[in-house]
Formats: sequence, C-alpha cells, structure tokens
Amino acid sequence: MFNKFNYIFNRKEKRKLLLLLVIIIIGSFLELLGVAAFMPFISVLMDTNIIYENKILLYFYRITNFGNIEYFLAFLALLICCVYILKNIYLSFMQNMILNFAYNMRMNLATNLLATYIAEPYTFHLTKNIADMQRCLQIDANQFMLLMNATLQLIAEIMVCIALGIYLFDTSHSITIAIAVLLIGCLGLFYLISKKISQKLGRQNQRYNSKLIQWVNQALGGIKEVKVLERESFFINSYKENYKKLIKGAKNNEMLATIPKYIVETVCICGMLLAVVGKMFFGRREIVDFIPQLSVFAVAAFRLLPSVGKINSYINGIMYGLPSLDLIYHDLKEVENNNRIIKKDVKKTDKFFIKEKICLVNVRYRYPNTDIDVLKKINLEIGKGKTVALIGSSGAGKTTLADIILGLLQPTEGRIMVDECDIFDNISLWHKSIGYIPQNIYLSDDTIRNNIAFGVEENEINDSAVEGALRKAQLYDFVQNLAEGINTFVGDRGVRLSGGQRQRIGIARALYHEPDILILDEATSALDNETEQAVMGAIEKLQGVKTMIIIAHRLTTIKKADEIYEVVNGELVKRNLKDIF
Ligand SMILES: Nc1ncnc2c1ncn2[C@@H]1O[C@H](COP(=O)(O)OP(=O)(O)OP(=O)(O)O)[C@@H](O)[C@H]1O
Repeated sequence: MFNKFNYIFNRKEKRKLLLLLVIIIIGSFLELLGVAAFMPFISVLMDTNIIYENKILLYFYRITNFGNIEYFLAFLALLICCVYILKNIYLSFMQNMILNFAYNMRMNLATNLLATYIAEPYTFHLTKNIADMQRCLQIDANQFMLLMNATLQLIAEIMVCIALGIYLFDTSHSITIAIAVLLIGCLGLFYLISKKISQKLGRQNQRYNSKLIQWVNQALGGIKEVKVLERESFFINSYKENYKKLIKGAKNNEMLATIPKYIVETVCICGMLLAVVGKMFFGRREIVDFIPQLSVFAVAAFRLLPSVGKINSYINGIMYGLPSLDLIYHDLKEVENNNRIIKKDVKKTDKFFIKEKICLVNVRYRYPNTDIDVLKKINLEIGKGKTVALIGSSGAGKTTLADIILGLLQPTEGRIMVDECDIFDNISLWHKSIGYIPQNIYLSDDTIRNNIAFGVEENEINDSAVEGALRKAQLYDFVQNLAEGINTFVGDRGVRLSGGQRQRIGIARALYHEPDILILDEATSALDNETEQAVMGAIEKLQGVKTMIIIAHRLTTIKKADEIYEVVNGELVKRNLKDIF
C-alpha cells in the first residue's frame, strides 16, 4: 500500500503529507494534555493537602496568591477550559488541513487520470470500456480520497491512543494492562476476520459501480431504440438489480465498520470494572484512594472510546478502499508503459505546409491483439490540392486507413510523409493542418458557436471564422433564422438538430481552423440527397484549394474526385471514373 502511495504522490504532495504528520503528532500531545489536565483538579478536589505535596501545584498556588482553595480550584477549572478551547481550535485546524489535503488529492488524481486517459494512443481507447474509466475518475478517485482521509485520521487516532495509553499506564498499570489486553485481543480477532470481507466488498463495489454506469449509458444513450422497442422495464430492472447488489455490499461494509464501536465500549467498561473489583479484593490500599485514578480513566475513556471505535472504522475504510487504490495504481502504471506519441509544443499559428504531396509508403496495419493485417501494403501519393476518393466494401479497411492518415493509429510498418517529413515527427503540427469530418459528429450540449469552435475558450473564439465555416457548410441561413442564432443550444449530442444539420455543424467545425487538408469519412452518408448535394457542392468549391481525402459509400459523392482508389484485401487498387459510373 505504501509503495502505491509513494508512486501516486508527487514530491509536493509528499512534503505536505510529512507536514501533516508533524501537525498530527502535535495534535495527539494536545489530546493528552486535555486528559492529563483533569488529574490535578480532581486530586485537589478530593484532598486539598495535595497542593503542598506536589511541587508544580504549590508553585502555581503561590504565584496566583489566592489564599483560598475554592478560588484556586476555580483557577484550575479555568485553566482546563483554556486548554480545551486551544486544543479544539488546533484540532479543527488540523482536521481542516487533513480534509483539504484529501479532497485536493481527489481532484488532482481525477484530473491526472483524465489527462493520462486522453493522452493515451487511440488504440488504448479502442480496448478500454468507457464505463470503467468513468467509474475510475468519479468513484475510485473518491474512494481513494476516503482511503487517504481514513489513513491520516487513523494515524491521528493511533497517536492519541498511544499518548493516552502511556499516560494511563503511568497512572495505573493494572487497569491499563487489563483494558489493553482485552482490547487488542478482541479487536485483533475482529480485524483478522473483517479484513478479507472488506476487501472483497470493495472489489464488488467497484464492479457494480461500473455496471451501474454502463446501464445508465446504455439506457439513456440508446433512448430512441429503448422507447421504440419498449425496453424501458428491461433497463430499469437491470439497473435496479445491480443497485441491489451494490447497496447490499455497501451496507454490509458499513455494518462491519460499526461493530467494533460496541465491542470497544463493552470491553472498556468491563475491563475497568474488573480491575476495580480486583483492586477492591486483592489491593492493599483503600478503594477511595483510586477515585482520582478512576476519574482520569473516566475522562480518558470519554476520549478513547470513540477513538478506538474510529480506528476500526478507519481500518475498515482502508480495506474497503484498497481495491480502488490498486486500480488507480494499475491504470497509471499501465499508461506509463504504453508507447505514447510524443507531442512537441507548437505555436497556435504553426501548420504543416504541403509543398508537393502526402505519401503513404508501404503502410501495414494490424489492430492490437489480432492476427490479421487489415492493411497490407498501402502506397499512395496525394498531390497538393488534389482530391482522392477511397471506396471499398464494408469492413475493407477504409476507416482504418483514414485513422492512420489522421495520425490516430500508428502504422505497424511504413510511414506517412508530408513532402520530406514524417507526420509522427510532429503530430500536433499535422493535426493543426487537417480537418476531419466523421460519419457521426459528436456534439456537446452547448451552443452552435461553441460546437463549431469545439474546445476553444469562449473569449478566444474567432466569430468571423465561425461565420465563414457556417457559410461553407451551408448552414448560415439556417442559423440566422434561429431566435438565438449561433448562441442556440443544440442539446445533448445535438438532439435538437436534424441528422443533416448535425453533420453540417461537423463540417463547419472541421473548416473553422481553415485546414489545408480535409479528410471526410462517410461524412455525407447520413444526409438526404438534396442536402448531400448542397454540402458536396460546398466541399467541391474547396477542390484545388484544399487537399482532400474522401471516403464514401455513395459514388455520387466522389464524381469530381481527381483519383479514385478501392481498398481490396488490404491493398489499394486504382479505379477509373469511367469503370465505376
Ligand atoms: N478496434 C478494432 N480492433 C480489431 N479489429 C478492428 C477494429 N476496428 C476495426 N477492425 C476490423 O478492421 C477491419 C476494417 O475495418 P474498418 O472500419 O476500417 O472498415 P471500413 O472499410 O471503414 O468499413 P465500413 O465501410 O463498414 O465503415 C474490419 O474487419 C474490422 O472488423
């Protein structure tokens, strides 16, 4: 566990943690002071002669110069109040620091995880389940925070128990030993039994949480099909079934965490009474002599009982959270070992300027964990300003080829060159030069303006570029007629727009940053003939100005292409316009 913490925390966080530990140690001494402060007060209350027997008490009695025991007692009471006020102010400050640290850790961890997931190669996302990543970012990061908080609180409570234990041992060996033996025995046994159960419940909790997210995504993501097929109850029941299993585990774990509280209370009270009874029968002193000691034990118990109970619930919390720590550690380690495409810093205005051509040289591609080459030996030259169309049957490998040209997939063999440069030498620069229009445009629940600029801060959006892109995508008139124009919200995934409008927003998005190269992957296949023609008309106007790669099923969309290639058995075969039409 500590190795994993060591891996997850950065240097700054480790320094903060060290500082917190020092603050916690000081806090436990203050707790001790809170209990110990009662001893002189009770002793003087029981027997005023103590003042003359105890050097410190005598010193205070003399310098305060009250001359009256009642006033001196009131002074001691006031002193205890002050100790408690200061101690508790300090402890609240300490708690605030612990919570701050744990919550900040949660935020940093979740942000780091998201950043690492996003930075991963596209192939990582092809194999990873989104619900698992969502759970890791939300639920596991939160579990980690709870685990972190529980560990710090556990250290604080253990420190308090040790400090108070030493003090109590000094006050009465027998009572302390009796209680300690009983406590360690009972709680040790309980811990051994509950450890495995808690970890198992934690792992179950992870699994069911993932499933819950998955059911929500499936039910709401496919709401149209769910409604038309009237499968509402299937999704609701599946969700509820999972929830039942989740809450059963969570409840059992909560229960497991509360049991020690009752054990501790029973053991402490029984232990203390046993020790007193033992002293009464076998001790050599009068029972009245033990009253100050017993009072201190009562005060200590008042502080210690909840503390020991909490220690157990923290241990339980740690066990329950361990699977989340394992998973976060595993995910961070996994991505560390992946070969990421190294990105170089580029200026906003930088671009790849094609002088002559884009070349695909002997490109071979095989998806990870498969044993078939989807693309075998692709050689292709696309001259500057030319439009190349790629056709082929379903599953032939057109999208794979587009993803390789986009730099999302790295060829298993071969290179993608822009004049003399390999695009993977500076992938950011390449991405700035291309506009990509996929078959399904992802629209966020935001305005048309923000969806076109996509991922650009609102105050940095270039409105004339948005307008230009809208015009080129044949959307300008439609947007002008909307009551709120470009500030109209499109709804989640663009539900308030028609398929054709969504597609054209995607085209406008690709054109917004004025790329030199356009890659269209079945970009117009969802549009009706008329809209498709209008959009293709707009795209055809860019012919000669931009270098274009068009993947299409409908041959009408590639009529004006300069060259046509068909993907057959993982290879490219040049086709003639006349042969196709
Ligand atoms: N993530 C993946 N892992 C393994 N194999 C994959 C993966 N994605 C695609 N494939 C396989 O690669 C082959 C080519 O798929 P691709 O999507 O490139 O075809 P396509 O020509 O674009 O098809 P369509 O026209 O139907 O979109 C298919 O046989 C497909 O099963």
